[in-house]
This record gives sequence, structure tokens and C-alpha cells, in this order.
Amino acid sequence: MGIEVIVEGLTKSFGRQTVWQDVSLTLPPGEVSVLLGPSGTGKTVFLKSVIGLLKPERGRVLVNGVDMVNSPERDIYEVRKLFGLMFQDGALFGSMSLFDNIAFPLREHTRTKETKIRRIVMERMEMVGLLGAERKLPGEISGGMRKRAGLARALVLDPQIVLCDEPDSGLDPVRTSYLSQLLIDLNAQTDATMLIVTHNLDIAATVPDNMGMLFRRGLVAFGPREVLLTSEEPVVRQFLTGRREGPIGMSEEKDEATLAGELRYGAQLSGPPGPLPAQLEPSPGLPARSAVRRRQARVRELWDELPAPARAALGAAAAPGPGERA
Ligand SMILES: Nc1ncnc2c1ncn2[C@@H]1O[C@H](COP(=O)(O)OP(=O)(O)OP(=O)(O)O)[C@@H](O)[C@H]1O
Repeated sequence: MGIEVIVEGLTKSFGRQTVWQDVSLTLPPGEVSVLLGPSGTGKTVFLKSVIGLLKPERGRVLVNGVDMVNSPERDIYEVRKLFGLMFQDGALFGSMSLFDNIAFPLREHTRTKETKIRRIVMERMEMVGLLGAERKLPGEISGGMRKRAGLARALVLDPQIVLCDEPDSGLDPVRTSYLSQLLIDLNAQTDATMLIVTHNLDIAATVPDNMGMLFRRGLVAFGPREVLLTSEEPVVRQFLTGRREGPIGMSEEKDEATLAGELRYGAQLSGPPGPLPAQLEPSPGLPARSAVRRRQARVRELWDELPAPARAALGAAAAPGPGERA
């Protein structure tokens, strides 16, 4: 099972510019979480802070008992091995085949024999639907395939926490839908804790168990997806429904994929309260996600703190039973 990530009171500045302050949230083990936010709100800076590549001035990030902000570099380096990272641009080496790109972390960080490397790489390539493309160079394949190769590479060391930085950037809505399904399928197969940073509403509406949103130097909210999807907070409503009127201005403009997602989900979310967009299920033949059962138990514990619209969206079946209330 994936590992819990606890973020407490995190504040990050560059010189006099505060990117965000006092951010606290917990990524529940094995669940999929999405961090939304307009461009430039510091989502990438947040990911880099979680793995200890950037140093916030205040707060801590606890992973496996190690504080990724304040611990000695040696300890942070060890814990970083638990993470798989998928970067925005895939970050593949242009002169290496896909096979060699995906094998790279194994060759670089382990003493695994080539026969075993081959088995692991082929398994991961199969997971992301890239079998047959082993010999291709990154420049010879589509953007969607490059993303999937980046994801396969993030998975070769069997990470317990997977961080994806805008996995959808540059993808059309159809490819983004395939990618959304792939993220859920990978979670079903690995049970890793996943954090996806995005401003894509297709992913936000259909993939995560939990959602949060960064806006103007703060975390607006973080919690079960139903909390954000039913939130009355003006900035959250505007972001999720794509209205021009609201606190988000031109300087925090959205990209094409965001607008396409809004066409699909905006109407559903801005209309009168109704069923939320359904969360994706793993593809047929894959195991059920273990996170679902754990999340149900967690939601029952949280129940009394949840806003009424979120409880309504979760439905009476999610409520704690008579002797279960704290
Ligand atoms: N190393 C750095 N030095 C100085 N400023 C930085 C550095 N890295 C990021 N920033 C600033 O921090 C802010 C947040 O950047 P970040 O890339 O995290 O935003 P984002 O939410 O990921 O944006 P996008 O959605 O467009 O990728 C920006 O104003 C950026 O210029």
C-alpha cells in the first residue's frame, strides 16, 4: 500500500514573492488526489517541495517519519526513492530509445541484472500500453505516448508515492480521457499514493478520491472530491464551471484542455444540484482499487465535519451506521 504524506503549515517564497503560505493537507495512503489551480499558483513548486527539491521557509512534509523540508539531505535522499515522478514534458532523453529511457532509473539507481531490467521495463510498458514501441525515439512518437513513457519510467522502481505534474499538458481531450483511465488503472494495480497536479477538469472530475485547490497564495480547500465538486466557494465554482465572472482573472488564464473539460463538466457542475460526474472505475479485468474501501471508512469518520452538499453528494449509503459515530 502507498504511504501517507502529511503536509503541515508549509510556506514557500522566492525573495519577496510568497508563492503560497500555511498549506496543510494529508494525502491518504493509496488514494488518488488532485491539486488544482490556475497557472502560476505554485503547483509545481508544491510538488518539488514535497520531494525536498525546494526548501520552504516554514512547515514540514512528513513521509515515512522523515521531514522532507528540515531533515539532513542524506535522509531526504533515501525517502525520495519511494517516489515516482512524472514531469510535465515527460523529461525523456531524446537520443535514447523508449526502452532505455524507461530502464534508466533501474540502471542508474540499482544493480539489477539486464534480464530482470528487461522484464520490469516490458511489464511497465505493457501497463501503459506501449508494447511494441521499445525501439522508438521520443521524437518519433506522439505527445500522448511520450506522457505514457514518462509514466512508465516513474513506475519502474515500484514507487509508493507517484507525483504527476500536469500529465495532460499538450494532450487533446480524447487523449486526456485515455490518460485519466490509465491513472485509475495504475492505482488499481499498484495501490500507490498518487498526487496529480493539473488544471484539467476532465481529470479533476473523473479521477481523484480527493481534491484541493491552490489560489492566490493559499490552499482554498482539500478533502474528498465531493467537497470541492459541491463547494460554494466563489473561486472553486468559477474554476470548475468556467465562468468568466469571478475572482480568477485574465492573468490566471486557462489553457485549451481546461476549456474543453469545462464544456463537458461545467454545465453539469454549474446547474442545479444533481449527481456529480462519476469517478472512473478500473478497466475490466483489473483488480478493484483497494483505496475505495479505505476511503469509505475515512469518509465515515469525517462525516460530521463535511459540508451538507458534500454529504448529499456522497449519499446516505456513505454515512456512518448507528454505532459508528465517534
Ligand atoms: N526556482 C524559482 N525561482 C524563482 N521563482 C520561481 C522558481 N520556481 C517557480 N517560481 C515562481 O513560482 C510561481 C509558481 O510557479 P509554478 O511553476 O509552481 O506554478 P504552477 O501552478 O505549476 O503553474 P502552471 O500551471 O503554469 O505550470 C511562479 O510565479 C514562478 O515564476
